[in-house]
Amino acid sequence: MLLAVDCGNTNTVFSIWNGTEFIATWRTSTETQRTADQYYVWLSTLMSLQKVDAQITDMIISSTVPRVVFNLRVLADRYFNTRPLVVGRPDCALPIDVRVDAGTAVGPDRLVNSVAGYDLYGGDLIVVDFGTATTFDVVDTDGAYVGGVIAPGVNLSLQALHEAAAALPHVDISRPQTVVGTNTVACMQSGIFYGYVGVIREVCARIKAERARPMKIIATGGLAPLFQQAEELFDDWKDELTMHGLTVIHLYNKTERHPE
Ligand SMILES: Nc1ncnc2c1ncn2[C@@H]1O[C@H](COP(=O)(O)OP(=O)(O)OP(=O)(O)O)[C@@H](O)[C@H]1O
Ligand SMILES: CC(C)(CO)[C@@H](O)C(=O)NCCC(=O)O
Ligand SMILES: [K+]
Repeated sequence: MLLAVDCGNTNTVFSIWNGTEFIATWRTSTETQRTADQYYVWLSTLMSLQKVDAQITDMIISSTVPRVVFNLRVLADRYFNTRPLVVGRPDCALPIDVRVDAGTAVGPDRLVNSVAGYDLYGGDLIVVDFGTATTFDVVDTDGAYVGGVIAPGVNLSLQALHEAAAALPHVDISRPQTVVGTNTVACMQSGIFYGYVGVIREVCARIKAERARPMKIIATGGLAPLFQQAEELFDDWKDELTMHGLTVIHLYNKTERHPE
């Protein structure tokens, strides 16, 4: 079975794919200090607690944090006796082209999202991912990643307000009843929630205008449902988009022959 690891700047998600479906998914905070042995203790404990009987034979990693890859490689080697595929490395082929400025290291999560989006929805897509950053990935008609937009993440923006202003508390995102807040928390939630609705609308409208063609907007990440339920901003949203992309890339590398 495949162990797929999606390592973001805030959280790292491990999922086990049996070839047809994900049989388990676990989340931990991303920490550069965590060793292979620590990962394994955590993983094997969860597997036995939830009676997940999986023989891990393959591993694929997408990491936006370069420093954690070393220890994940050791995990693969020491405990699963396999050499992991690492998205973005030359020996991990992608089923899509990447058309960006020379020397640009596109975040692997964005490439994986583009692969997943193209696999599920076809070309001419905007994939919006609400993670540490809010990213917009533009997928061309033929599935190529052709660039996008990086905005601060929703939780990051709330955190920045709290850290920079002595009188502003830590608050969680939610949709306020009214746009005009009558207390501090409601004012902050309104600024972030409706501010992001505006960001999403404006960025997607400008991408569509710039590319002069109809495009589907697909959202993923923890906060996608909150925005979708409130404002119908997306054509669809998918919880496990990044994980799906990892399985597609794994299968592609397993089954295709690629010229060097
Ligand atoms: N209604 C909500 N309010 C606040 N946080 C939420 C809500 N719904 C989901 N979340 C949070 O969203 C997060 C899931 O987001 P996701 O995995 O897409 O990105 P992340 O882990 O925050 O960022 P990254 O992938 O960059 O590390 C979880 O931390 C979850 O607690
Ligand atoms: C933008 C983030 C932080 C989103 O996770 C990640 O994709 C990243 O570190 N990207 C590198 C720069 C780029 O994608 O162009
Ligand atoms: K993510």
